[in-house]
Amino acid sequence: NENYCYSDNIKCDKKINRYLFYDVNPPEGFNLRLDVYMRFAILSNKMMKSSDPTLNGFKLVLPPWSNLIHWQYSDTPDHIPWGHYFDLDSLKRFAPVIEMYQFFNEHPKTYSRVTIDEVYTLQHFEDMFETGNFEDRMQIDKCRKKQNISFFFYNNITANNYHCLSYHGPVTKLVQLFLNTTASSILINHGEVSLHEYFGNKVYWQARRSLRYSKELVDIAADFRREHLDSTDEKDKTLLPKNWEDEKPNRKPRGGPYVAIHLRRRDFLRSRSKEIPSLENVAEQVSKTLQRLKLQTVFVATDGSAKEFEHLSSLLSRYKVKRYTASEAFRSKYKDGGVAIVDQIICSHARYFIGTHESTFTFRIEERREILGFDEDTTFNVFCSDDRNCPKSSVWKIVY
Ligand SMILES: C[C@@H]1O[C@H](OP(=O)(O)OP(=O)(O)OC[C@H]2O[C@@H](n3cnc4c(=O)[nH]c(N)nc43)[C@H](O)[C@@H]2O)[C@@H](O)[C@H](O)[C@@H]1O
Repeated sequence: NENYCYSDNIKCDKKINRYLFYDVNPPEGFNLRLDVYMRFAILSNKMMKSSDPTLNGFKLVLPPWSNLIHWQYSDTPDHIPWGHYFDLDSLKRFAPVIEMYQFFNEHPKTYSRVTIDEVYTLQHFEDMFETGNFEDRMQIDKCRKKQNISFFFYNNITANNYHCLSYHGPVTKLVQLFLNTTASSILINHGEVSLHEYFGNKVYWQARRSLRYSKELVDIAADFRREHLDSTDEKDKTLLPKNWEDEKPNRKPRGGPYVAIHLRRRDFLRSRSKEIPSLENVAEQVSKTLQRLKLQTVFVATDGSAKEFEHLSSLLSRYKVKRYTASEAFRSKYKDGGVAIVDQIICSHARYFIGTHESTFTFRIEERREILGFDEDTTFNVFCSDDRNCPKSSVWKIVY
C-alpha cells in the first residue's frame, strides 16, 4: 500500500522524480535557443502550478552549451553549464530547472550509463502546407528523417523508446503526452517545432525577465561601461531590483552617453546580401544618429572580423568607436557565448540602439532594453539596406 507521488509538495512514501529534457535543431544559434528555452520554461512553470501530481514534479533539465556551429571550440565538446551564462537562482524562481550535471547526480546509473525512458522527435505534419490545416494537433507518426540524436554530445546517455511526433501547436500541448505516459525521463528533440502559447504576453515576459545573465558577466560589462563609455547604472538610471519579480514598469532610464549598434555580418552577408548594409552605409547612418543625439561615442557589437571593425572605425574617425575585446582568460572560461552576452548587455544600456533586421541576437537586446524601461523609439531600430529599404523592427512592448 505504498503511496507513490511525483511531487516535492506532497507527502508520500516514495517520490518519483520526473525529468524533462529538450534539444534544438543543431544549426540553430544561441539566441534562438534562448527563445526555445523560454517556451519550455513556460511549459514547466505551468506544470509546476498544476494540481495534478503526475505533472507538478517535473524538473526541466537545461541542455548544456555544446558544439554550437557559430562558436569555436577545442577538440572535445565542452558541456558548458547554464550557470556560466545565467543567474540560475533567477531562472529557478520561474521554472523548476536543473543543470545536466545535477541530473547525473540525482539519477541512478546502470553500468555507468544513463537511460532516458522516452524520446520524442517533433516534426511538422507532412500535409500542413498542402492542405492548409494549421489546427493544433499531434500524433505519433512515421519518422520522416533519419533519427540523429546527439544526447547533448554525452557518450554515456542512451534511451529506451524512440518515437516521432508530428506536431503543430503550442509547447503546452505536450502536457497531453505527459499525462499519458508513466515515463520518468522524457526527451523532446527538435523542441523548436513547438510554438509559444502566447508570444509577448505577461507570462512570456516573466520567463524573459527571469532569464537574467550571470552576475560575473553583468559585472564585466559594467566595468567596460564605466571605463570606456562613461556609463554607470546610477548615472544612467538603469538600476534593477535584486529579484526580477520586483521589477516595475515606467522606469524611464537615460542610458549611457553612447549609441550602440549590433552589426551582424558573417553568414548574414551571404544569406541576406541585399539586406545587410555596406560599412560605408552603416557609418553614414551612425554618424547621422550621433549628430542628432549630440553624442560622440559608438559601441559596436559585431561578429564581423577585426578588419571590418578597423574599416568601420576609420570611416567614423571623427568619433570614439569602441568594441569589447575579451582577454584570453575570459575566452577560455566563457568562450564565444560569454563575449556575445557582454556585447548584448553593453548594447542594452546605450541611450540609443540600432540592430540588424531579423537577427535573434538583436531581439534579445531589444527585450532587455524593454525590461530596463527604455523608450521604444530608442530601441526598435534596425539598419537600412543599401537600396534605402528601411525595415521596421517588430515592436514587442513589455507586459507586466
Ligand atoms: C537566420 C538565422 O540567424 C541566426 O543568427 P542570429 O539570429 O543573428 O543570432 P545568433 O544565433 O545568436 O547568432 C549566432 C552567433 O553569432 C555570434 N554573434 C552574432 N552577433 C554578434 C555580436 O554582435 N557580438 C558577438 N560577440 N557575437 C555575435 C554569436 O556567437 C552568436 O551566438 C543563426 O543562428 C541561424 O543559424 C540562422 O542563420
